[in-house]
Amino acid sequence: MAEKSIEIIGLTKRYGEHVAVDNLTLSVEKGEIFGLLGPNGAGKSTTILMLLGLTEIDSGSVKVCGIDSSRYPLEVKRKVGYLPEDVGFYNDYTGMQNLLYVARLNNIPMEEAQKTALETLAEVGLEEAKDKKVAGYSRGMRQRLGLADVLIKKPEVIILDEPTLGLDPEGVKKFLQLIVDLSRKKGITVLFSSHHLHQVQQLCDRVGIFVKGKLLAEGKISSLAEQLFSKNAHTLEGAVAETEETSLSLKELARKMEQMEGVAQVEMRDKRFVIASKKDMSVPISRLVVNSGYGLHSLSKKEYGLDDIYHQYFQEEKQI
Ligand SMILES: Nc1ncnc2c1ncn2[C@@H]1O[C@H](COP(=O)(O)OP(=O)(O)OP(=O)(O)O)[C@@H](O)[C@H]1O
Repeated sequence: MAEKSIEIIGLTKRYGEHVAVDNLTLSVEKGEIFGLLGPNGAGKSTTILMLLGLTEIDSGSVKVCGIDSSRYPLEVKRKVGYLPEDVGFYNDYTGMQNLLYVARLNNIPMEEAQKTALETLAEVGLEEAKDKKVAGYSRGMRQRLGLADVLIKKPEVIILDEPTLGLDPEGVKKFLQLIVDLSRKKGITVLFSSHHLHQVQQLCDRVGIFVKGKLLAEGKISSLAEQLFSKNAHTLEGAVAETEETSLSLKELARKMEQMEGVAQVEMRDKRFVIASKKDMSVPISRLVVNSGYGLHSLSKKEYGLDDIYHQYFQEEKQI
C-alpha cells in the first residue's frame, strides 16, 4: 500500500454550536498533489490548523508523516511547510535576507543556510531579485518568496492555503506550474486549499470537495461530477408539438413520463419539458412522445461536468 503523508480520520471541530469540520476522513499519499476545494467558510482553514496542530480537535485523529499533530505539533512543524494566503516579510530586508532570517529561526547553520537560500531562490525564479528589498516585490514575487520560505526547511509536505489570491492570471499559471514542478522533482506531498475549481483542476492529482464542514466527494477531477450528481446524473430537455393523432393532454404525458422507471422528476411548461433521471432515458422518452401522437420537436441530453460543480458550489467567486 502507498505510504500516507496525511491521514485524517473522523476529524471534528466545533466553535460553540457551530460544527466547522464534521467527521472528516481523508488521506493523501506521499508525493501526491491533493486539492481541498470548497467555498468560503467550508472549513478548509480550520482543517489546516488541525493538521498543523495549531488548534485543538474535538474528536477524531490527524496524522502528518505518521505523526499525531494534536500530540506532537513541533515534530509535525519540522516536516511541514505552510504557506498562508499572505506571508509577512520584513519589507526593508532583501529576499535573501528574509530567507536567511527564516533559516536562522529554523536552526539551519549559517553556511548551509547561505547555500540553500541561493538554491531555493533560483528554484522559485527569484535569483535576479534576491538583493532587492521585498518592499519593491510584486505580489507574485512575494508569493514565490513565500514558497522559498517554505522550501528552505526541506519539508516533506507543503500546505498551501489560497496562495494565489491577488495574482494576475499569468502569475497564477506560473505559480501553479512551479508547485507541480517542485512536487514532482522533490517528491513533496502538496495539500492545496482553494475555492478556485479551475486552479485546482490545473494542479491537483486528486480533489476533495468540501462544503459546510463535510466532504461531499473525493477523487480524480474527472469522477467528481459523476459522484456529486449521481442521483440524477442525466437531464433531458425537449419540446413536443401536438398533431392530429395526439391522444394525451400535456399533463397526462408528463404524468406518464414521471411513471417511467428511472425518471426522478419531470417539469412540463407549455410544450417544453425537462426530465431528471438516474439513467439515459432519451430512447424510451422519445418513444413515449411519438406513441402518444405528439411530434418531437427537439431533444437534447445534458451531462453534468465541472461547470455544474462550479455553479452549484463556487459561483459566488467568478474568478478563473
Ligand atoms: N475562531 C473561530 N471562532 C468561531 N468560528 C470560527 C472560527 N474560525 C472559523 N470559524 C467558522 O468556522 C467555519 C469554517 O471556517 P474556515 O475559516 O475554516 O473556512 P474556510 O473554508 O477556510 O473559508 P475561508 O476560505 O473563507 O477562510 C466558518 O463558518 C467560520 O465562520
